[in-house]
Amino acid sequence: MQAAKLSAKFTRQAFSWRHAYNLSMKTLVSPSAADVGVNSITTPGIQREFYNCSQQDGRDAVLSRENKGGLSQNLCRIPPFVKIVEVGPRDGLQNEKHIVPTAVKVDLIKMLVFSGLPVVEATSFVSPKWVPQLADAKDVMEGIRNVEGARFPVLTPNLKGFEAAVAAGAKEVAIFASASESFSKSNINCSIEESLHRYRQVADAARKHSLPVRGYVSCVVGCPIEGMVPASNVAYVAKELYSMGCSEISLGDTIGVGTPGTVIPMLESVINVVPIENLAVHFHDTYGQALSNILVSLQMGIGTVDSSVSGLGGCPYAKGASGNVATEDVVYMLNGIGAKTNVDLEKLMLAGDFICKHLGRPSASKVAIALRKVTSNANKCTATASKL
Ligand SMILES: CC(C)(COP(=O)([O-])OP(=O)([O-])OC[C@H]1O[C@@H](n2cnc3c(N)ncnc32)[C@H](O)[C@@H]1OP(=O)([O-])[O-])[C@@H](O)C(=O)NCCC(=O)NCCSC(=O)C[C@@](C)(O)CC(=O)[O-]
Repeated sequence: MQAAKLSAKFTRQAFSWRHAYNLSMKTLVSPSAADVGVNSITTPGIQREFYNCSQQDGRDAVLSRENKGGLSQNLCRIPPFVKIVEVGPRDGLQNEKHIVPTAVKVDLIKMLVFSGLPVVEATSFVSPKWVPQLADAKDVMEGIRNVEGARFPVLTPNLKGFEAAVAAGAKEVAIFASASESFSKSNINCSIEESLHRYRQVADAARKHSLPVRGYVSCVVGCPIEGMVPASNVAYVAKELYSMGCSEISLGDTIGVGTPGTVIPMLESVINVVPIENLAVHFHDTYGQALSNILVSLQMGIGTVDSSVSGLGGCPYAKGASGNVATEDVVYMLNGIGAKTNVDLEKLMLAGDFICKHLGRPSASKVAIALRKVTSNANKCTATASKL
C-alpha cells in the first residue's frame, strides 16, 4: 500500500518534470513555417503566423499578425531565414593549446553538418608557426572530402595559403583584414594596406578558379591594442574587400567589447558602402553582449550570423578575448523569434557535447547547459519512478 502510494507520488513527479520539459520545449514554429524542418528541440515562445511585410530594401521579413504594431514592428526587418556560419572548427579551435587530433576535428565537422548547419568554416591555411593548432589543414580537408550538405570555407592569408587550399580541395576561401592597424600587424604581420594588396591577389586568383571569397574585417568596434576603432575605418576596409570581389563581408567584434550602442553606428556606416545582403556579423562573447548585438544586427536586416558550437574560441592574437557566441544560444534565440535556420538544436548539442568532452571542459553555451539540466532531471525522475 505504502509502495503503491510512493510509486504514484514519483510517477506524478516524473510526469510534472516531463510536463515542465515539454512546456519548455514547446514549439512556436507555426504550421506555415513547418516546412523548414521541425526541430526536435525548439524554443518556447509565442505562436506566430508569418507573412511578408514590405520593406525599404524590398526583402521579405516576418511579421506577427496578432502583434502587429507592437512586437511585430521590432521583428519586422528580421530576415525570415538566417544563415548561420559555424566557425567552431576554425575560430573555435585555433586557440586551443593542446593539439586536437585531425580525426576529432573531422568528426566534429561531420556532426555539425548533420545538425543542418549550411556553412562550416573548416580550417585555415595559415603559417603553422603562427597557428600550430591548424597545421593539419590539408588532412582535415581530406577527411571531409566526401561530406555533403554544407559549404566548407577555409581561411587563406596570402597566395601561398590560397594555392595550398585549392590543392587540398577547398571550394571557398576567406580572407581576413582588420580595421585596426596594430591588430593587423600582430595578427598577419603587415599593415592594413599591405594586407589589402595581398588579398587583392587572392581575390583575383579565386575569380580565375570561380571560387567565392568571404572577407572578414576584425576589430570592428574595439582593438586589444588601440582601444576604440572608428566606424569609418571599418567601412573603408569593408568597402575595399567588397570591391575586390568578396561576396560576403563578415564584421568581427574580435574581442567582444561591442554593445548595441557601438555596433549600430558601426553597421550604419558599413551599410552605406556595402549592400546589407552581403554582410554578416561575427561576435565574440567576452562581455556577454553577443546576443544583444546579433539581435540589433538582425533588426537592421542582416541575415548571416557567425557562431561557434559551445562558444569555443578566441583569437591567439587578441589576448583575453573569449570564444564566439555559442551556436546553440543563437539557434535558440532565432527559434524564439521565429526565424528559420534549418538547424536541429538537439543534434547541434550532441556536436557540442562531443567536442567539450574531448577538450575536457564544460560548454560555454547557456542554452546547452540549461537544456541538459532539464533532460537529466526528467531522466532521473523517470528512472526513479520506473524502479518503484
Ligand atoms: C600571414 C602570415 C602567413 C604572415 O607571416 P610572415 O611570417 O610575415 O610571412 P612570410 O611571408 O615572411 O613567411 C614566413 C614563413 O611562413 C610561411 N608561410 C607564409 N604563408 C604561409 C601560409 N599561408 N601557409 C603556410 N606557411 C606560410 C613561409 O613559407 C615562411 O616559411 P619559412 O620559410 O620560414 O619556413 C602569418 O602571419 C599568419 O599565418 N597569420 C595568421 C594568423 C591567424 O590565423 N590568426 C587568427 C585568425 S582570426 C582573425 O583574424 C579574426 C577573425 C577572422 O576570426 C574574425 C574575428 O574574430 O574578428
